[in-house]
Amino acid sequence: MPQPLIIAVPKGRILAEALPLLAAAGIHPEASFADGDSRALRFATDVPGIELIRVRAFDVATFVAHGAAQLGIVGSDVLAEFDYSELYAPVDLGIGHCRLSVAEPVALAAGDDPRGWSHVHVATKYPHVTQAHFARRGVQAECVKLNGAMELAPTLGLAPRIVDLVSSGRTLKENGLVEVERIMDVTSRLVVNRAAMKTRADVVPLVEAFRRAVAGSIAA
Ligand SMILES: Nc1ncnc2c1ncn2[C@@H]1O[C@H](COP(=O)(O)OP(=O)(O)OP(=O)(O)O)[C@@H](O)[C@H]1O
Ligand SMILES: O=P(O)(O)OC[C@H]1O[C@H](OP(=O)(O)OP(=O)(O)O)[C@H](O)[C@@H]1O
Repeated sequence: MPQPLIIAVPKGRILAEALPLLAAAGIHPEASFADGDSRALRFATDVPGIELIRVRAFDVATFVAHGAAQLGIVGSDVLAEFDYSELYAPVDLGIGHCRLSVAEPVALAAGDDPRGWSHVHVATKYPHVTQAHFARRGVQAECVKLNGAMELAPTLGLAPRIVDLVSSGRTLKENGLVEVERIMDVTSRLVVNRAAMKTRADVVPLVEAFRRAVAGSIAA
């Protein structure tokens, strides 16, 4: 029996948007995959030889980069933060739209000019992207790494600014923050392990199936 082809899919908010794309690509996971109560992590599909794993969004890149999964669905924010050379991202899936931005308290923003910064102190889940972004214009960024609830950092004195994902802007607003600079626009991508693409005959046809699924969902 050949090894199954494994697709890593993030749990959390991307999962709901990824399921219709998987279906359009001809892959229907067993029912427990979309069941939030299930504790299983690895799931069969109706395609013999294709299995799904459900992992944290940041871990999708790691599973695929190390060849533990051959394909994955992951935000371009995560890809930018890791910058794994083993990952190839051939398809923009057009889901998980948001942006990575710098934000700060409303009162600070009132008299602030980002062009005048020479040093910034930020709380973020994205220290590498943040440092690279500021380094490009000669600003030194000192980062406090958090894994969530970045919006609490300014009021609690952890760091005066944050770099986090923004979509509707509601989380910033409800925590007294405003967006002052956009770092990058984010969508989810199909990622492929480069070695698997060369050594397995079943990878490229699946990439093409996703490409068609995205084209179909745009046309619909
Ligand atoms: N507000 C948002 N709107 C749209 N897409 C988002 C938003 N927030 C995050 N994303 C996308 O979804 C991905 C996963 O985010 P999510 O917030 O579900 O992760 P999480 O549940 O915080 O992750 P984990 O708990 O695994 O650390 C992000 O990497 C990003 O690409
Ligand atoms: O602009 P909005 O529409 O309010 O979305 C932004 C929020 O979404 C993400 O968090 P998420 O809700 O996924 O929770 P998390 O803190 O677990 O990452 C992100 O980290 C922001 O907090």
